[in-house]
Amino acid sequence: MTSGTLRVTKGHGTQNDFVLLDDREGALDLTDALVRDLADRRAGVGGDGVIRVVASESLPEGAAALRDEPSAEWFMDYRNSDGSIAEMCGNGVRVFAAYLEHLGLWGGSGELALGTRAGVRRVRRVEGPDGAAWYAVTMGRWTLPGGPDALAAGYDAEVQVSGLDVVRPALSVDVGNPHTVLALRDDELDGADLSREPLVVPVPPHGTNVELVVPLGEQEVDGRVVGRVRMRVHERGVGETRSCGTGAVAAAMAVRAWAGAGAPDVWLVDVPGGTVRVTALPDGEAELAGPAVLVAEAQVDLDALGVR
Ligand SMILES: N[C@@H](CCC[C@H](N)C(=O)O)C(=O)O
Repeated sequence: MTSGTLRVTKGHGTQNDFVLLDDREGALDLTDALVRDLADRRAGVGGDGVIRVVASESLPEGAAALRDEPSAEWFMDYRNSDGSIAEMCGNGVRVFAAYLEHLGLWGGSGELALGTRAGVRRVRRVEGPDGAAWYAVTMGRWTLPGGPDALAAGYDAEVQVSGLDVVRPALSVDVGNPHTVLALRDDELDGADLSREPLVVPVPPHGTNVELVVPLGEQEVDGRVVGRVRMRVHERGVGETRSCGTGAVAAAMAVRAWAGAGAPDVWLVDVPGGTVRVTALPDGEAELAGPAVLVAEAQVDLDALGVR
């Protein structure tokens, strides 16, 4: 166990919360155990994940990002609260950008390119509803691992969720990390028990995040037709969280695929922690927009962390 103190910042995006670490030189030994202890909501700081700012040049994955985009100076090293590594975190990218601004590592104007294990992501500040400061992130290409057959059938997996009587068909969506999306009625969404991990068949080789969605139809917002969905999520490596950015992209793109030709490109996704906006871009990529908030800074006593 590392000893001494560690400076941390706490932030969240629609209440998907993270412990943020400034390790720009890559000096910290961020073990799975340290991640679990920091993320512990009782004996630690508490969070759905831990995010480390590290210079791209100091990690092998960061070197790959730099080859794709030489300006991707900073790498988002994302860990789930159980210590596992995930390829991407959509809410985390926005919070990471806000943290870089806070650290004086990004001026906040123009476009910020940053490295992730799912590839380079680009962030810019945008205006959210009622003038709120939001961040928009290009999330790369989303794909249906089940291919055209899954698109035609509308599903390629089955999911059993505690609290729901029957096994449901579901669609796998890759957003750099794995997702499985199933549609429910409103009352079913409230009745689902996500304190237990949903059972997915076929068993995904690297696990999956599971999104339960209720399509809410279309509405006009600022003269534009947008789709709306309600979503709850069980995150791989975490459990139920109050929001998931990559999950919101997966949910919106699944509902859009189910709706067929003519479905809106812009979707509002209501999660327990707020609302994010997902836009299908013409090149097969998606954009995620939403808030990012830093709420606290603290000095952690590493000798006291994890003490039972
Ligand atoms: N909450 C994140 C996703 C974090 C990673 C996920 N749990 C996984 O293991 O893939 C988001 O906002 O996208």
